[in-house]
Amino acid sequence: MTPSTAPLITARGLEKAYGRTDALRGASLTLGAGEILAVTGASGSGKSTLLHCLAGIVTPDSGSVRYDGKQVENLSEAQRTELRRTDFGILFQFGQLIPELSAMDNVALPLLLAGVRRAAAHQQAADWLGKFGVYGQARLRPGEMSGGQAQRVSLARALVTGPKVVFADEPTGALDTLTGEQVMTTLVQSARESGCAVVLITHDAQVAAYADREVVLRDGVVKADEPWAAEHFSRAEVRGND
Ligand SMILES: Nc1ncnc2c1ncn2[C@@H]1O[C@H](COP(=O)(O)OP(=O)(O)OP(=O)(O)O)[C@@H](O)[C@H]1O
Repeated sequence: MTPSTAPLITARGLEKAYGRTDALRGASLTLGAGEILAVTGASGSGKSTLLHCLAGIVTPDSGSVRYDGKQVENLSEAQRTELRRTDFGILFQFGQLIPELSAMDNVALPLLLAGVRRAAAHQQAADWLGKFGVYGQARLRPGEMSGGQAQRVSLARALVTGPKVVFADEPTGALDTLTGEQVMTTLVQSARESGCAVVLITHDAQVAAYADREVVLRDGVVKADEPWAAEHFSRAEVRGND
């Protein structure tokens, strides 16, 4: 079921406070290479903060994140930026496409920054826009698209460089059920083909069901960590104890 071997990411005892709000209170988890992990939990339970710590965007107050032999919190800002550029694909909750650029240019940009020639970058960007069903919007700027289209363009941008890990905050949040299923199928298929791991935040049990494993956060702590096939541990029970 899970194609993972040694952990690609190991997070231990992550704590993060914003002022008086404890967003994370000792969260720990592992992610295997090529593993698809769903992170679920109530609003405000710390999911986005956890994802941002794993991706090296936010530095935890304490605890550690180890990625591929590197201690992420010990890297310089420049090294972390480089890591995000080379190894990670990130889909933020609100897309964060560059408003002045077309969909095509937004998706091609990470490739151009990596030194890929313009024609090849645009060809790959076109392929990814096609996979996510938004090639027709290639010339549009984010403000000229629907939220769901912008979300799919953001996913294409997250995947275009062939990352080792994709971090996706609510990848189907702005999509109707059918489009959400199509997007999840494409995301999972692409990840399987390339051996890319995915950390996916979702409120939607149907979306979480695409994952190999689900972790449930509650009040900044991982409350349950279960493989999807674990029949002895019902998801309803986990949630029912709230
Ligand atoms: N930049 C910030 N400044 C202040 N407080 C923050 C910040 N980011 C998160 N928080 C707070 O930390 C807690 C955890 O937030 P986080 O966004 O990680 O939760 P979440 O589970 O992703 O929520 P949601 O499902 O609503 O997106 C919340 O109480 C939130 O208000």
